[in-house]
Amino acid sequence: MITVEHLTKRYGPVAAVDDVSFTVEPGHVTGFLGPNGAGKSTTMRMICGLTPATSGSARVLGKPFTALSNPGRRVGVLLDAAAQHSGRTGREVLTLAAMMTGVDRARIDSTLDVVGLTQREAARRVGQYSLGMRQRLGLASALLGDPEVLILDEPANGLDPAGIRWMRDLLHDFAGRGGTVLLSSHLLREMEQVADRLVVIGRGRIVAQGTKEELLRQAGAFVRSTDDAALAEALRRADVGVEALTTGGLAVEAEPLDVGRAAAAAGVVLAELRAADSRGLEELFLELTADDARESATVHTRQEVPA
Ligand SMILES: Nc1ncnc2c1ncn2[C@@H]1O[C@H](COP(=O)(O)OP(=O)(O)OP(=O)(O)O)[C@@H](O)[C@H]1O
Repeated sequence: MITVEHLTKRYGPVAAVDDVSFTVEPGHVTGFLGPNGAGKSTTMRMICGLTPATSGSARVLGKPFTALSNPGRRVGVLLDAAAQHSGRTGREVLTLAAMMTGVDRARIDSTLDVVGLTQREAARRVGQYSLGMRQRLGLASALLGDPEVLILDEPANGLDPAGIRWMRDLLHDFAGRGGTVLLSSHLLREMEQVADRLVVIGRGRIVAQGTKEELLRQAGAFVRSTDDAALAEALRRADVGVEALTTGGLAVEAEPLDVGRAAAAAGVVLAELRAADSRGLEELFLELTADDARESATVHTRQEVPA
């Protein structure tokens, strides 16, 4: 379990993270999403005690990260795979981590196996690793102590499609065994498949959080009837937003039950009535972070330039 309460980080006048609160429950993969510079890494660094908070608190397994005894055995952290010492071999990196956390060195080989690094690759210097191999090594370091919690900043960066699928299975399996996972990623499709809960941040503030189903569910209904024009008229009279779709049927800004009632009152026979299709994560992300995305700022500037 991770609990973040009113966490704030100021750099001079800039609030990189502004009064952020959320929880990450065991048994789930929680995705942490936001545009560039939204405050994901700063939040994760504060959770891990690497960046001091201006105010607010973060607890991991009930305590501030730095108050955990031997945190490497309880929390697996991967914040920057590129930051590993390039002069050491992969095996040396893991051996040092095992020594520092008191993990049996016998776990090194099994962990290398889990992350798909061969013995030969583990004998090479990290400086010669691809980004994907560094991510695998970073995950191996995180998993070495057999932790209960994983905190991973962009772990899928640089992985090939097979690597991404492998990581997805690994995280599902970890959460399925009761583990807690907080994961940030820009790869929305990947996030949609791996995370079952989402926390969305924009300009340092939480803009949405909840289960993936809750957040992706669209309000409203789709309806088709024997007389769509009469049904649309009845719904508009009841002040309900209606849009006639070119493909047939109506998109209605009301719950299916209310649409059914309006149809019954108007004496219209329904052919189809269902909740609106859920939207994709990309659509939700762009909608929630529209004000915060750099792209919207660019469009503004362009509009101001005289033709
Ligand atoms: N050490 C620092 N000094 C000053 N400003 C900082 C510092 N670290 C981060 N920031 C600022 O804080 C804001 C949030 O940065 P952060 O790296 O947490 O965002 P992010 O969501 O992880 O972005 P990205 O997806 O691009 O990695 C940004 O505006 C960034 O410029």
